[in-house]
Amino acid sequence: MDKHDAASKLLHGQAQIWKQMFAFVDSMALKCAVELQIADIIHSHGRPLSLSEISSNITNSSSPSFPYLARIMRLLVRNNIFESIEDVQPENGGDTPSTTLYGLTTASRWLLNNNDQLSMAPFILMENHPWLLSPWHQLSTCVREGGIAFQKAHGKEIWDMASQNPEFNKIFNDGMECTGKITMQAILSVFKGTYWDGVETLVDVGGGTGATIAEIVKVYPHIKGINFDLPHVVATAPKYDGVSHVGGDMFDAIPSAQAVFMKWIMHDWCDEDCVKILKNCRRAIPEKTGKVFIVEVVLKPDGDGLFDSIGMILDLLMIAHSSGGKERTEPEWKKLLDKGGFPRYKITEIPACFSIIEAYPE
Ligand SMILES: Nc1ncnc2c1ncn2[C@@H]1O[C@H](CSCC[C@H]([NH3+])C(=O)O)[C@@H](O)[C@H]1O
Repeated sequence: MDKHDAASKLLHGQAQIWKQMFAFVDSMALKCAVELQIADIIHSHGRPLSLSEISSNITNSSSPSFPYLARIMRLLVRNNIFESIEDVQPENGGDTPSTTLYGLTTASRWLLNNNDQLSMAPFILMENHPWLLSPWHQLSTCVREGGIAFQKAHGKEIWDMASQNPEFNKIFNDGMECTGKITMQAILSVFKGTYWDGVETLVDVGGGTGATIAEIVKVYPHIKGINFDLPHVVATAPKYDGVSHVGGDMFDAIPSAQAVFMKWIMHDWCDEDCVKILKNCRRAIPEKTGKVFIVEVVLKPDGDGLFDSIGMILDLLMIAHSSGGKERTEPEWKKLLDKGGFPRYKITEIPACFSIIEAYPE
């Protein structure tokens, strides 16, 4: 490598550090777009809008700051969250400056708050809330002394915070609910038709406020859905046709059903706790014909799939937010399932960040 190449590579390394050091700026700009409901404003007009049109539709502000908005939109366009289109007026003969219009991209479609749309907006607000960001500052302390980042940041674990703080409970459950709906659509696009025929009762363990199981029951109304979660969570759950809410502790017992559904539960817990949950799942389902339907990341540390790098991020998220949880590779899943009483399993990829692991008692 000549001197020039070496200097250029070093400069690239420096640029990489600048980028990663300020990666949170991208998150904050995204959060700002969600809070100002910019995607909703553009969507509701059905066409790209100018900055002044966006600005005049911002709620809870009598005079939004145009220059701030312009600079935030400029970064969001660069990040492909919105697109910008130069609107040249032919009648002006090209003499007057064109107006920049801002339109939605395939990314900002996921920011819409409209109930009919699948949205990631509540999840963005949740993950970027100061309550969920502060444990991230504890990573190096966790390496030095072990322990639980969330506890170090808040003096209590995440589920205790949710049970004691209704605002946190709502932010968390709303965040989970939107990912549940998105994932369910992906699941039902693959597990369809006769797949659910034999399943008459299905319990969603740690089902949050019930939106996920409600989506299955809506499409397959022969299924009696049981949404099972901690009492403070089901206490705030809305009514869904065909779904009953049951409050309890999965470490004590899980309501009986023909099959168990679990999304984003096992990654919250260490292997020992997961084995306890799996053993309770076995007790809840028929001994031979039962099944557990696990929706989780199957970690591929060197994978180049669309969501493989997100899996690595979620693994660190579990250090920040959970009480000993982690994402797992297929060999780790196999070992865990075996210990929990599920010697046979099948992994299916779906168009989502997660895979489906069907676990069988025999
Ligand atoms: N001991 C427990 N028993 C039952 N549910 C629990 C327990 N501890 C945590 N949870 C719930 O586990 C869920 C993890 S978050 C995942 C929620 C949902 N399955 C989804 O993917 O959208 C939360 O709703 C917690 O309240």
